[in-house]
Amino acid sequence: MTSKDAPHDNFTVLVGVIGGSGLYHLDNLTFVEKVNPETPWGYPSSPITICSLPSGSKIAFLARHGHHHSIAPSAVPSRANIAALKSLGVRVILAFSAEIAPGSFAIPTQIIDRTKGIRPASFFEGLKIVAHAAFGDPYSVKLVRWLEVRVEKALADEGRGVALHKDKCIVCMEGPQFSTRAESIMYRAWGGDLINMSALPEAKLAREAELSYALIATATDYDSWRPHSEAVTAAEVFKTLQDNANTSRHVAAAVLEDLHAAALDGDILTEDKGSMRFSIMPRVGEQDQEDIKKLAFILPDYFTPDNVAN
Ligand SMILES: CSC[C@H]1O[C@H](OP(=O)(O)O)[C@H](O)[C@@H]1O
Ligand SMILES: Nc1ncnc2[nH]cnc12
Repeated sequence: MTSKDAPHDNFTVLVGVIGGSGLYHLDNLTFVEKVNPETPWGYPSSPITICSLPSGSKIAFLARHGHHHSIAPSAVPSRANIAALKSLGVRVILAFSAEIAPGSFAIPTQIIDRTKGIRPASFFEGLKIVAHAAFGDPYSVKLVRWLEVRVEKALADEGRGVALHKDKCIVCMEGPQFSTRAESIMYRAWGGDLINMSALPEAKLAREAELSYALIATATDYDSWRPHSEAVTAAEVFKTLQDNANTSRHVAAAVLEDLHAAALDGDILTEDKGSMRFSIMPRVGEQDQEDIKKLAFILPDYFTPDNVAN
C-alpha cells in the first residue's frame, strides 16, 4: 500500500516514532507486528514495530541505530527510514534523541548543521529533478507547539522532576567522536543549546516527504564546554540513557493517543502537507520516468509514473 491510498481511519498508522540511543523499543505499548518495507533507498535501520494504543489506534516504532545499536550516526539510512514510515501511511513523526544538560528534556525549534556532507541528505540527490525545500523552521511549528503543552504535562505526571526546555537550538555534528572543547565553546557562542549526531538529515528528509516532524531531545551530558569539568565520554552518556529512555516511553504513551487523533483531524499537518508543491524545479514533461518512479514513493501527489501531476 502506498501512502496515497492508505485509508485515513483509526486503523491507519498515522504516527511514527523514531527512537534514538537507549530507546530501542516501546514495550509499554501492545505489540502488533513487525514490518520491513523495502524502499527505493533500501531497507530502514531496523524492522518497524507496529504497536497498538489502548484505543486500538496503531503507531509505528523505528529504532534509528537498529535494535542493537549497530548503526553509527553517519551511517543511519535516513532516506529509507523516512520513506518506509511514509509508505505505511505515517503523516507525523515524533523523534527522540540523546543530548546535553543531563536528565532534562527539550523540544528544539532550530538546528545548526555541522555534518560533513557524507550523509545522503535529500531524496532528490543523484536525480535529474531538482527541489529546494523550505527549511527556515526545520521542525513543524504547529506540531512543536502542540507537543510542548502535552509533554510538559506528561513529565509533571511522571513525577521524576524532569524539566522541559523550549525553543532551543540543536547542533548536529558528524561524529562519531565527540567535540573538542574548542568546538563545544564555539557552538555555545553560536547559540547552540543542545548537541547530537542524529538530528540531520532526518528532519530535512521528513520535510521533503511532507511529514510533520518534531524532536524530543533527552539530555545526557554537558558536552565539553565547562572549563573545570571532564569532557564528555560515552560512559557519562550511558549513565542517564536508561532513565531518559524510561521517561521517553512514558511521554510517548501519554501523547500518542491524542497525536493520532490530531493527525486524523489534520490540523497539525497543514503546514507540511503541500509544502513541496512549488519546491520542485523542472516542469511537467521534462522529468525522467525512473526518477518519477522513485519520487512517487514519497510524494505520490506530485509524481505518478507515466502521468506526472502538476
Ligand atoms: C551514545 S552517545 C552518541 C549518540 O547518541 C545520540 O544518538 P541519538 O540522537 O540517535 O539518540 C547522538 O546523536 C549520537 O548518535
Ligand atoms: N555531547 C554530545 N555530543 C554529540 N552527541 C551526543 N549525544 C549525546 N551526547 C552528545
